[in-house]
Amino acid sequence: MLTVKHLNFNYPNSRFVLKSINLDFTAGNIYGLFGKNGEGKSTLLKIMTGLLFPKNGNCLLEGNEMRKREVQSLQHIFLVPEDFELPAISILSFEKVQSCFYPQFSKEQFYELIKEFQLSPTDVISKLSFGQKKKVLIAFGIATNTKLLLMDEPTNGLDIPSKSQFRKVMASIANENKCIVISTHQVRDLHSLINHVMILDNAQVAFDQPLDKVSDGLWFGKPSTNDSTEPIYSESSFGGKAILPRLDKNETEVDLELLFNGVLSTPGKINAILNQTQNDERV
Ligand SMILES: Nc1ncnc2c1ncn2[C@@H]1O[C@H](COP(=O)(O)OP(=O)(O)OP(=O)(O)O)[C@@H](O)[C@H]1O
Repeated sequence: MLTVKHLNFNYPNSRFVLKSINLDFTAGNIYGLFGKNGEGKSTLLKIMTGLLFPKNGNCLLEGNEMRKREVQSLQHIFLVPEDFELPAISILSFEKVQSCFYPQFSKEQFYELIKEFQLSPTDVISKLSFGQKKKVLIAFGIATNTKLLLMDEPTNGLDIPSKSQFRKVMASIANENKCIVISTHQVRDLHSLINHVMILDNAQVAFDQPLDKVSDGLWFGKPSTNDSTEPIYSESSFGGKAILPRLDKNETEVDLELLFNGVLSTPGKINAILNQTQNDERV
């Protein structure tokens, strides 16, 4: 659906934030885009939405260059940004002004979500808290029913019940025609929601794998004392959790935080093991 090809980007007079980025986002998936602070996640989402232009390379939505900002592309993509300014108008007026840009917008879905988020259509947006404003944008983004929905740190500012409500709502809108990309450094918030992990590190793609491949090839947990398998990565400070090659062990749930730390501390090693597992499966 959306392809990022050989993309390089730098802000004026500064280092490259993104170097040689190649990524493919396809319908039916929920991608988790992870990276440390300042690794370029927001920048990449803005380039994908046509808000920033790459130095070199392309970002294509169904073959159309996002940098051209053509209506036929923009109507299929919605970004819930990390930082935003919203006008001092009611939720109702906001919906009326903005919804016409999105042909698949569902008023019914929007107001259902507004109710679920304990907001009222007559609430004036500028008088809402940051978390409540974020909920308005999340509800609006979902109701646009665009093919591609991008969310930048959507759970920032949400309280604990709202974070689980967010996960529930996102799981309910996922379908085979839609592609969702959620960027965050709070990996725990996406637990049991995403099915594909992308990690940016040192301005490059350090990891890009579907979760089922990760759970096929890797084992997560606290190894038993008689397990002789050498851990790929371990964290002694957190009760000895480790990542091991799965081999003939039972499948475990992917520990996203451990995977993230493992990828950053052993660049290449985890990818090499997953690629080896995939090659073995093909033979
Ligand atoms: N408008 C700008 N002008 C110059 N540099 C910028 C600008 N916006 C971001 N940067 C720099 O680009 C780099 C990437 O920033 P970006 O916001 O994309 O990172 P991020 O991964 O989203 O970070 P975080 O997780 O903290 O939100 C950072 O080093 C940041 O300082």
